[in-house]
Amino acid sequence: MEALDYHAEERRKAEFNLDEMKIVWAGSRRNYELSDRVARLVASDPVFRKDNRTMLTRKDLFKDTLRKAAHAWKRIIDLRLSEEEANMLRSYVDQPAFTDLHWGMFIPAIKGQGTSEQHEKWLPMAYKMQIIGCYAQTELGHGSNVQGLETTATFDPQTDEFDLHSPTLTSSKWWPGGLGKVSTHAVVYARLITGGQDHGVHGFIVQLRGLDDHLPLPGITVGDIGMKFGSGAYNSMDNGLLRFDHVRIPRNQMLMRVSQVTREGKFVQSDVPRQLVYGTMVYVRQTIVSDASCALARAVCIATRYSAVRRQFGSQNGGPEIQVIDYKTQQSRLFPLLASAYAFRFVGEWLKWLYTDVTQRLQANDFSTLPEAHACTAGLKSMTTSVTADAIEECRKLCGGHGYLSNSGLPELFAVYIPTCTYEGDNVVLLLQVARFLMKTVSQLGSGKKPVGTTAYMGRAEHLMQCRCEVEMAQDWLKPSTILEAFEARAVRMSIACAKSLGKFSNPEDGFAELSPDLVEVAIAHCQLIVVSKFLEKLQQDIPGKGVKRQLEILCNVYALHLLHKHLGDFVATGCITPNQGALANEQLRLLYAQVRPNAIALVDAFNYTDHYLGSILGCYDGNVYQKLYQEAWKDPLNDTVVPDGYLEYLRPILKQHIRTARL
Ligand SMILES: CCCCCCCC/C=C\CCCCCC(=O)SCCNC(=O)CCNC(=O)[C@H](O)C(C)(C)COP(=O)(O)OP(=O)(O)OC[C@H]1O[C@@H](n2cnc3c(N)ncnc32)[C@H](O)[C@@H]1OP(=O)(O)O
Ligand SMILES: Cc1cc2nc3c(=O)[nH]c(=O)nc-3n(C[C@H](O)[C@H](O)[C@H](O)COP(=O)(O)OP(=O)(O)OC[C@H]3O[C@@H](n4cnc5c(N)ncnc54)[C@H](O)[C@@H]3O)c2cc1C
Repeated sequence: MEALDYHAEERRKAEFNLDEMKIVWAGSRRNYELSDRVARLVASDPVFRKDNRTMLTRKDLFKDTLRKAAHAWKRIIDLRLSEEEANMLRSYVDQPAFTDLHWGMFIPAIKGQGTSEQHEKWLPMAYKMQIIGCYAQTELGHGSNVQGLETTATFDPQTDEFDLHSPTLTSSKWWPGGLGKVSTHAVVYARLITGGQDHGVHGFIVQLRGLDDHLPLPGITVGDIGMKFGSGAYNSMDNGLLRFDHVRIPRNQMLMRVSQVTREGKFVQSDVPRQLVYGTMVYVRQTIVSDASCALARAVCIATRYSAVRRQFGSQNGGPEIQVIDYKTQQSRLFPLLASAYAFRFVGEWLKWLYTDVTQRLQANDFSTLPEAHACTAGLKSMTTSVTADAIEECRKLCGGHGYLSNSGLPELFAVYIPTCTYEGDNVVLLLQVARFLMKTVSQLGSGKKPVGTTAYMGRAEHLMQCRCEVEMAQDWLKPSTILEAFEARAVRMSIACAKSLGKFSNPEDGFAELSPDLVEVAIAHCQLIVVSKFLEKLQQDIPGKGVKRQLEILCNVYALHLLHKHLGDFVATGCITPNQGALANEQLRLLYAQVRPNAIALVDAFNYTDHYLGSILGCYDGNVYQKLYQEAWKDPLNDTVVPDGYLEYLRPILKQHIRTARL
């Protein structure tokens, strides 16, 4: 018997080859096959069930997380999965866990900041999970300002050890994931002090708990910081607190790639830039951009499928009502998010390439592209996570009342996702880093130093400051060079205007602080330009499959023109376009939405998400939403009994009070 599919008609409407689009989304046929296999493996395993987790108490949820992590590890070993497959498996399990920090930060920190001897000693144990580690940087008093951390690591030449100490309450480590209850080790960031001199913040490998009894080692106070936002969600993670009372570690546990301390206690700064101490953050910010496209795609998939099932108003002669996806307002809210998911996917791919490139250069002692890698990872992390967090909430609203049900999957996705706007660098703080980079680039324009990479367009500032947009008809906005020039002109004009305003301040730092809201806008304009330009570059590639490239062109135009519409004030105020050209862009956008419409369901099918991973009744593949909602309601614990617990104590006395009152 053929399976029921409420979306069958929608799927028939698609004007492109879905299988080829799946490959474009996955990045390659190989990636597609790997991720498809691993996603199904997870979805079919009852241990990885997650439909009940919002009902669990914190303790039960945490134990369930430990159970899943242990089971995942067993599957990884038994099936001899590669590192890439293992990472995929953990991400499809879709439950924040200490393993994210062990594999995602502890190991990368040792790899990036440790010497080859330190790699040899620590990495084999970490890879086998004989030790489990976390990344302990943030403190109660300081997170963004890393240079303000207070924990000290004082070298004692007598014993050849560091003495780790938390001198104040605010120096307590606070937030590290996996620290609270699991990690046996941590990379701890502390101020290095030798001979009474403070050399700033460095990383140290510190054992926290006994490997036999899991008890904190002497001098260490460690625990969980408490419940976080939402039910289920990030509460599966044991974000922790940590204090040191003169804990001793051997000298060779300082991560010594960037700087060294000799046996005599001499501090040696190598020719590697000190910013490499921040290298793990650059790595993780890069992964967060790719993850943003996954989270956004997930929310959009749910909202799109549900919008095709849901009908409201407009029935004629007893016929069906209108599918809400056919309302132009629904399309103008949903389709830019669909386009953004694809845009973030491609910029994430490019950022991964950039990161790999900078890593190879660093190994060859070429540090020239580090500032750009920092600016791109910081800016794109900030922009993509802010958009995605807002988009998940918008998708909830696009699903009307049912979007607010836990089993729509959207509340939990929102609760898990929103801290990405804060962790790995607060989004505003990171945009200000991008702004600094841009202001520096502008200040060097007259010096003969040619801007390269993502700021190469600034080298054409003279042209971009005075060029005029040539759009006369709506369809002129479909020309890639027209779109690109409008975004470049807007970014360069905003940057130069800010640089000029900064020049009016006698103290540049005062100017930077005063103008910081404008500088944030400049950074956003630059990041949006990067995303648009990388989408356009993607379209230069040979993309096989009937209609696939055409769909991507439509999505790219939707992405760019919706941004132009949203930030029309910037484009018009900087004289990049006229108000009339802005209106033509909006007209073209409406035409593009009509072209997306028949392909919408297939475009979200291309994400290839299993129902298990989506975790949403509204987004399930077959679209059988109402029956599933109805069945699911009866599974709620409140429906275990017809009359609720508490009726006799609390309800009945109220309900019966009129009888007593009447008798009085
Ligand atoms: C399993 C698969 C993998 C999946 C991976 C998943 C991982 C797990 C996922 C989720 C779990 C949650 C993880 C969350 C973990 C955390 O949150 S860890 C803590 C993160 N903390 C932060 O991000 C702190 C943010 N603050 C900073 O980064 C810095 O302090 C600052 C950049 C804001 C300022 O630093 P400061 O030293 O004061 O710098 P400045 O004076 O502003 O700049 C000096 C120069 O250094 C340059 N620079 C700054 N940062 C970097 C960098 N990272 N790389 C390269 N260069 C950098 C800066 O541009 C300045 O340059 P100039 O002197 O040339 O202007
Ligand atoms: C779920 C979660 C997991 C985490 N995991 C880890 C982990 O594993 N390891 C770890 O070490 N840390 C971790 N953190 C900590 C995290 O990295 C920090 O919270 C983050 O870097 C933000 O720093 P903060 O909390 O000090 O924010 P603050 O800097 O105090 O920010 C507060 C406000 O001040 C503003 N602000 C701050 N500085 C400036 C400025 N210079 N200019 C303008 N505005 C400014 C910010 O924009 C924000 O609005 C985690 C945090 C969370 C929420």
